[in-house]
Amino acid sequence: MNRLALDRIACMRGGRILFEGLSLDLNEGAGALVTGPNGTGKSSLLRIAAGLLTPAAGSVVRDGDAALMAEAAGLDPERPLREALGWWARIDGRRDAIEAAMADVGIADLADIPVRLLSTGQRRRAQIARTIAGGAPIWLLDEPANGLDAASVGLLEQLIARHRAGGGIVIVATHQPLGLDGAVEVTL
Ligand SMILES: Nc1ncnc2c1ncn2[C@@H]1O[C@H](COP(=O)(O)OP(=O)(O)OP(=O)(O)O)[C@@H](O)[C@H]1O
Repeated sequence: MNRLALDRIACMRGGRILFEGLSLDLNEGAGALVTGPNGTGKSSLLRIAAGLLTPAAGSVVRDGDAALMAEAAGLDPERPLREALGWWARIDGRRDAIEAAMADVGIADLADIPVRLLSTGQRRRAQIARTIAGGAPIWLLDEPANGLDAASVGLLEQLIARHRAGGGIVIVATHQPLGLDGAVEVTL
């Protein structure tokens, strides 16, 4: 059973406590929406949830693989989109998932275009496709709506809802309003 639980987490950055006493218990289908001004620790919280940053206090229980989608796209700019996504899918053992993931975010027709030629929003959609194709049950999305047009934001909301309906868990850090039904709201 997938689960992500943070228990009384404190986050220290550069010798300063950004937040403390933060608890979240997300079971299958759950979502959390993290908001707050610049620099309050939203990205740091996602990194703690991913296991990439050690909290100054508290504990993290993660049952299920986590995918962190952050600013750095991690897609080879010189490769055509399909191959750039394929590189990750091979590592994840999920080569078969690429075509459907590209179709999910409406970029199937860009499969042969080098990543460096994609627009900001297309690149963001490619990142979402990478997250979908990876198959991890726990999604940690850092500003996923940045650069997306209104229609793509709606699509993102639907894809997150589908992921949760299938038993997935999501934490989204965002400055933009995003519709996540029944999500726990965390303000930093
Ligand atoms: N590696 C680091 N070493 C020291 N301080 C850091 C490090 N990474 C981030 N910080 C500091 O931690 C604070 C929180 O950063 P973080 O990126 O988590 O904030 P955020 O809430 O996601 O901000 P934004 O809304 O601008 O994306 C910032 O003051 C930042 O300068």
